[in-house]
Amino acid sequence: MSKRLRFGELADPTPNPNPGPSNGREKQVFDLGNGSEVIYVPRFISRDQAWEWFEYLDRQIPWTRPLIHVFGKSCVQPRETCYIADEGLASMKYSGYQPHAYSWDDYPILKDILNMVYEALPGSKFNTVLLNRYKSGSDYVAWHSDEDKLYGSTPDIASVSFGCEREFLLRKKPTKKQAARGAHQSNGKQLKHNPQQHSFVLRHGSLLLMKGYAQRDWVHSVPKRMKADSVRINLTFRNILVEGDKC
Ligand SMILES: O=C(O)CCC(=O)C(=O)O
Ligand SMILES: [Fe+2]
Repeated sequence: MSKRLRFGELADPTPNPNPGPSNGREKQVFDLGNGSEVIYVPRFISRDQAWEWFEYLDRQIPWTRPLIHVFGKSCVQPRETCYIADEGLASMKYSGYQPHAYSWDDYPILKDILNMVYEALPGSKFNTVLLNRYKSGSDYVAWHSDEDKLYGSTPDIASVSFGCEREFLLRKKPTKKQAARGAHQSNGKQLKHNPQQHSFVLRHGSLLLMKGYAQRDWVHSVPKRMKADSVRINLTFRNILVEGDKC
């Protein structure tokens, strides 16, 4: 079942007191305009199943907190990470860091989660998953987009969340004109024009899909939240294009 929403009608952060049978896997579709879309499935995985998978991922994944390079500086990544990929794909790199690619065979539960994603999103294809572990509210991911030739021009990125609820923000990238205006301000500061911004509270066991031009035209982040006092794990399934996909 799917429901089309305009922005402003935010994804329901509070449980429905009378969830009917059709409420279980309801898809909320948000049109961001100009060919970008977000689909949110708040109750994608049942609560108990999601806690079971959370425990497994928290304990079994070889989490690391790598050194990354941002704006000419090295820093410790403000969250833990791990990367799983099909064999033989082009290497993935971000912020000067090329993660080791572990095998799906070592973590069979990730294949179960991927199969659930395939059921919810018929026709989708993913051959990698980037895992993030936010130990507390001081862990975060800064504004970025996952725009990379590796994924093509309109990639689907499917994000599954476990554990502590955190806010996920989406903000429209400035147009060239807005960026130029910002750059020419006399005090050198970025102009605070009011960009379009949307917020989702990503529930335990939820699925969020970014589609179309969402990486080209939008940035996203999971900001620090000092009140978030427990671990959150997020999986982003992505597809690295291979020869046959490119034509
Ligand atoms: O943790 C999240 O919800 C998002 C993670 C993310 O944007 C990324 O890994 O690129
Ligand atoms: Fe991202």
